[in-house]
Amino acid sequence: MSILLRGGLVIYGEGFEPVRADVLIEGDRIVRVARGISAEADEVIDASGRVIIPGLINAHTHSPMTLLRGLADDLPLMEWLQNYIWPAERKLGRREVYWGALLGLIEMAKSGTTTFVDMYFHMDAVAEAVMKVGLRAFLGYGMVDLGNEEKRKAEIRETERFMKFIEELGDRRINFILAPHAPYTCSPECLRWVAERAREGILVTIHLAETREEVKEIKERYGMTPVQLLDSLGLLTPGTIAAHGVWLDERDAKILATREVTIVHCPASNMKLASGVMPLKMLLKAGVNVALGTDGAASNNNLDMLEEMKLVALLHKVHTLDPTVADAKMVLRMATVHGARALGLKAGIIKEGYLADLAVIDFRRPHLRPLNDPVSHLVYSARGGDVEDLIVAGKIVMLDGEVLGVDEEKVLDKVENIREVVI
Ligand SMILES: CSC[C@H]1O[C@@H](n2cnc3c(O)ncnc32)[C@H](O)[C@@H]1O
Ligand SMILES: [Zn+2]
Repeated sequence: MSILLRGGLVIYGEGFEPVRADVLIEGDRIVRVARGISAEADEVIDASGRVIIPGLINAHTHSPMTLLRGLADDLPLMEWLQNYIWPAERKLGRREVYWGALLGLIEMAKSGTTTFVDMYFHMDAVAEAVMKVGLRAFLGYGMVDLGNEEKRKAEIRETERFMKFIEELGDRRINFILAPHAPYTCSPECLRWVAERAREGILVTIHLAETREEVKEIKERYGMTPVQLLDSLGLLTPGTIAAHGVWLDERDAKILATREVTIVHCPASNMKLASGVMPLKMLLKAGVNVALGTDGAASNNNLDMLEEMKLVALLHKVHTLDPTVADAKMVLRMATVHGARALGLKAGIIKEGYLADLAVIDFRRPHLRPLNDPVSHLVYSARGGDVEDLIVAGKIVMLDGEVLGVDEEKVLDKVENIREVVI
């Protein structure tokens, strides 16, 4: 299968330079980026007036939580989780998770996301939704044992079962990731078990140092910060992708940089739950790989990575009173290259030999003209609805704004029905 994107403005290479060029895709790779490519291709997409960008990588979300969007706003994290979210999640079965994930996947595709990291339950149903839509996914069963040995054994069994399920799917776009929920919901024994699996080269995702209360609780329980705790258990490796990292000190940052851990910044969720402001400047200075994520739709309340990019750029300028922090190129790097690095993917930039994961954005819109600086427009002016086409692993997932693998109307009806009957 080959695709030729003709006549677009390509945000090219590591430097994100805007270059007028065609892009030729063969199999799952970009094979040529040049003007006037004359090759025959199975599909030709007219990209004139459009900007072709590397697909965005949402490095932390819970896709089925679209079902809980708007249900429990304006609360702090623990009250939100314990009193509203967890009770609502107890009502969700496999069928609900499937439709909620499909809704989340459509939303992500429509806002330019090609890859996402997901932690939830009934993950077979999420995998089924991913197969239908065709995004690249890293799926983890969210382990919670609350110090209970029986529960821990059950969580380990489910994790092992799900890992085998993903292996047997044999779809290179769908990957397994270990997903202990957080240091305050998983026992050291559970985290140690995860650390042992991680030593075999399996990726791990976890919530980490999200609130001041979490750090206080972990210090009281273990006499260490959450980062020090995970490090003492052997859980900090280059394959560790930790969401939030809001409450970190310089010593934590040094540990994270030394262990080559990725921190996933989720600014909307952190602002909405009033968790705090991640020390972005300090982490980047320490050399930590910082990627970007939306978190779930119940704490965001959408899965739009374009909006998330703008939030990062604005939040850190006003917080530090320094407008040079989080410039447009750095923010785009966080949403692409840094996510790809975390996941071990040759992706996140448009260049020959890289994975053909890209989005085509319609820039013939009032809020995206004149075309003074396409990267600036992408971060500060673009919105989800501007994305027209999406290609993942050399396959067209969305064309002219229509996600091809699903009946969108049916998904909208189904989630409405779930809301009325279940939630
Ligand atoms: C056990 S599956 C994943 C679990 O995580 C919950 N969750 C969603 N957002 C957050 C967050 O910001 N911090 C901690 N936990 C979160 C979700 O509701 C699921 O229960
Ligand atoms: Zn989360």
